[in-house]
Order: sequence, then structure tokens, then C-alpha cells
Amino acid sequence: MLTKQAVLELLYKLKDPFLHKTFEETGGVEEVVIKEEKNHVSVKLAIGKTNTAEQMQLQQELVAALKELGAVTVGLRFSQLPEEVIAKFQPTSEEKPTLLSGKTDTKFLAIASGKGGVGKSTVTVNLAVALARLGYKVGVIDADIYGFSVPDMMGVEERPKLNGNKIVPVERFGVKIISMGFFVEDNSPVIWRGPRLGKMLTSFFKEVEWGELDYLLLDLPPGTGDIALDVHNMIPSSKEIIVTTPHPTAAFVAARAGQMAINTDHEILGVIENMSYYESKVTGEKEYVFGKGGGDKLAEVLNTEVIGRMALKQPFDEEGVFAPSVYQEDHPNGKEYLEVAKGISEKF
Ligand SMILES: Nc1ncnc2c1ncn2[C@@H]1O[C@H](COP(=O)(O)OP(=O)(O)OP(=O)(O)O)[C@@H](O)[C@H]1O
Repeated sequence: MLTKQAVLELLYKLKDPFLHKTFEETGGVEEVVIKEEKNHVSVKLAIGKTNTAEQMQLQQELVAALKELGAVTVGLRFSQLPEEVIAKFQPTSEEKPTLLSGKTDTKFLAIASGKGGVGKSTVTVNLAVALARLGYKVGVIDADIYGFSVPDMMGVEERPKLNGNKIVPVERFGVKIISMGFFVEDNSPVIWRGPRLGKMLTSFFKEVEWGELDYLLLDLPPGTGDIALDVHNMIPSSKEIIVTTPHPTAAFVAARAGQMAINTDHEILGVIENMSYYESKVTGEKEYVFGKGGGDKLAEVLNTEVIGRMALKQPFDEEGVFAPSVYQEDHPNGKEYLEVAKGISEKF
């Protein structure tokens, strides 16, 4: 039965993942609200340290346990316990250098688009694989938090493991991947709010055991909203690629994303025009099904160049390999991505 009493009993027994004391001892249960008619429960917990791998694990366990109690939807909010309470249980905490501290040789490459569905994630995934094919050590952060798709596109079914308090990214085609998709249950109704999403993203940099990386690619949320802006501001120094289709309207919208990159001091490396053309299987002729000129127009507006044009074409069917959006090395788009990756590695 989903009652406040039952939820409180459950919470009191759980331990703060950072302080290793029960929430009864730390006094960390701040709020429990139940909406009976919707079988919804929302819980506010104060913990020793927020946005850690341990918090993510606690979230997963908590959602599962609350559902077992009968909750259909769950809202979780975390905040930090007051310093004096933390000090009582944990006298010191040390700040370690991280990927975000600027003491890293990793090059950040963000992939942005003006709107959804133009192929931004497809470009991210294939550029990452192409850079790995060239021998670089590559990571991908799927920062498209609401619309995460990188794991699916690369055919990743497993979830990351923990090593101590660090998250070990999943590796596929030589690319290390981290995605919000790994921390959300399938079709989970967990409600993620704006600021929390931003903090989650920080932990993707700080709490993940990336090892040495030459390139870290970021699949940005589409558009120019808050999250996209948060992400732009969060990365210390990043070059950016803007993806558009050849349609003039798409390019017009993409220009706003480009402007956002410029406003946040991210240098634009170039434009990739995706779904540029369709090559007829019969005549070999190129048909410009989505129009022509969008990429060039965008590049002109942003004072940059078109660094790649990808055909409207699915990857080859490959027996035993499930990666719906990864182009093979001998695929026309696979070859084009390799050229783009070479160009990027020469410039950057
Ligand atoms: N060059 C291409 N040829 C054929 N299909 C493509 C191509 N590029 C992308 N697609 C398909 O188009 C759809 C949208 O692509 P994708 O998810 O990469 O776009 P997106 O811009 O990241 O969208 P969102 O931001 O909404 O997640 C996917 O189904 C993808 O497989």
C-alpha cells in the first residue's frame, strides 16, 4: 500500500550514500507527498553530497522500491544537507582535478542543431566512431537529456558499472559512452526538473571514469533553450559543429544555435549538412529531396564552412551487428565521416 507511513519506513532504513548513515540518523527526509488518485509519490531528500554516482544509484534503487510499494509515478528531489550536519558525520572532503577543471588535454567537440530530427545524434555517433577508427581515444556524452538516443543508435544494451564511486562508461566501437538513458528506467515517469538536469550533466564530466581521452563529443539538446545554454556554459572550451538539413528553413533555425555557440565563446568548426541528397539506386543520380543550399547558407551566416554532406541513406544491414545508426567504414556516409574526422583532427 502506498501510504506516507510506508514510504517513511522505507526511507528511514535507507542509508545516505555519502555519509553511510541511515536517513533516520541524518534527518535527511525533508518531504514526502502522496497523490493517491494518481498513485504518485514525491520525495525530497537531503544527502551528504549531491550529483554523485552514488546518488544515481540511490535514485534507481529508490524508484524501484517505491514502485514496489505501489507508486506509478515518482518525483525525486535531492538537496545537500547543511554543512554542520555533514561535518558531524564526515569531517573532510577533498576536491580532485576533473575533466572540467581545465587541466586536461581532452578536446571538447559539441554537436548542435537548431531543431530536433535533423540528425544531430546520428552525426555525433558517427563522428565519434570515425575518430576512433582513426585511432583516437574518444568519449561521447549524450547531453540531449530529454531526447537521449545515443545508446540506442549504437546498439548499446548494457548499463555502466561502478568502480568505487566512479561510473565506468560503456564502450562500443572503441567509443566510451555516457547517457541519461543509462540512468532512467525504460519509459520511466521519474520527473527531472531543469536545474537537476544541469547538475546531472556536471556529474557526467566529474563522476565518470573517462580515462585518457583525445576527444570528448557532446550531443547537445536541440535548439536554444535553457539546457542547451547550461551545457554551453558548462564546458570550459569547446569547438562546435552545427548540423542542418539542406532545407532553407532548417538552416535559418540552425543559425540561432550557431549564434548561441558564438555568444558563449564556442568556436564553430563547421557545418554538417545531413540528408543532403538521395542517390537513386537505379540511375545513380542525386536527388535533392529536402531542397538545396541550406548548409551553404548557414555556413555563410556563421562565417564558417560546410565540412561534410551526408547522403540520406541507412547503414548497411550487417549480420550479427546491431547498431542501427552506425555507418560501416565502406558505406558512402562512413567514408564521408572519416574524411570529416580527418579534417577535424588536422584543424583541432
Ligand atoms: N543521413 C541520414 N539518412 C537516413 N536517415 C537518417 C540520416 N540521418 C539521420 N537519420 C534518421 O533520422 C532520424 C533523426 O535523426 P537523429 O535522432 O540523429 O536526429 P536529432 O537531430 O539528433 O534529433 P533529436 O535532437 O530530436 O534527438 C533518426 O531516425 C535517424 O536514424
